Amino acid sequence: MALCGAKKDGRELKIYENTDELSTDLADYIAELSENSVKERGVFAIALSGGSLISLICKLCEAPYNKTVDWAKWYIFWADERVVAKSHADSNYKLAKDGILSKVPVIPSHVHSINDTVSAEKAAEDYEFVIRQLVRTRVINVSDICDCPKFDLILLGMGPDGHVASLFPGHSVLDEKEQWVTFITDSPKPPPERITFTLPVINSASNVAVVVTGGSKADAVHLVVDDVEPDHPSLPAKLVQPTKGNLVWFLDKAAASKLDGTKFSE
Ligand SMILES: O=C(O)[C@H](O)[C@@H](O)[C@H](O)[C@H](O)COP(=O)(O)O
Repeated sequence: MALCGAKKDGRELKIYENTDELSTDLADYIAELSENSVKERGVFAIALSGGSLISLICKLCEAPYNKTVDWAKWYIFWADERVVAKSHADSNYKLAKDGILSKVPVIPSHVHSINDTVSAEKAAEDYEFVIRQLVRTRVINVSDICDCPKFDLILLGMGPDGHVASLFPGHSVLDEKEQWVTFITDSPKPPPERITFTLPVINSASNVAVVVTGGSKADAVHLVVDDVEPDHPSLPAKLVQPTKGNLVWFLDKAAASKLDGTKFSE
C-alpha cells in the first residue's frame, strides 16, 4: 500500500516503503488499465522504456497477472530505444523480452520493436511510420485535440538528471512539435544513438506513469515535483504533463526523500 497518495499539479504521487511494495501496486495499476482498455477498445497499446523500469514491472509475469491479463490484446511499443542490435545487451527490446515478454503469451506480431538494421534517423522514421499505420486502424487510439497517437499507457523511468525516455535536459529534441518519433546521436547516457517519442506524443497518452526509485534520483524528483526554480531550464520530466490524460508518479521512499512536506502516513 502506498505510504502517501498526494495530488500535486495534476500529478498523482504514490510513495512506497520499498521497491517490492511499489512493484506490486504497479503491476495492479497496469493490469487494471489493461482490463479497462480491452473492455473499451478491444486492445491495450502500451509503450515501455528501458532501465530499472523493466525489473519493477516483472510481477506481471507472476500469478495472478500471468493468467488474468489478456496478453493477446496487448500491443507493445517502446517510448525510447537504443539503436543497437536487438540481441545486444543495451537493447531495451532485449531487456523487456528477456524480463517479461518471453514469459507471457503476448502475440509476437503485436510487439513493435525498432528496425535495428538502419541508422538512428531512419529507425525513428520507420518507427513513426509503423505507429501511423496503427493509428489509422485504431490499434492505437488518436488524440481528440491533435493528430497524435493516444497510447493507453506510456511507462517512463527518470534519470538522476531528470531525463525521461531519451529526452535529455537542454537537448533540442525537447522542442520537437511535429514529429512523433525522433532520434539523437549524442545521448549523455550511453549508448549515444537512440530513438525517442517526442513530448507531444507522451503528453497525448491516456495514462503516463513515471516510475522512479533510489536516492540518486531524490534531487531530481524534488526539482520536478516541488517545481523548484521555475525559471530554470525545464527538466524533461517536468515537461511530462498529459493534456487530458492521467499522470501518476510511482516513487519509493528513497526517491521521495527530498520532497517538500511529504508525510509518510498510510
Ligand atoms: O533506455 C533508457 O535509457 C531509458 O528508457 C531511460 O529513459 C531510463 O528509463 C532512465 O534512464 C531511467 O533508468 P534507470 O531507471 O535504470 O535509472
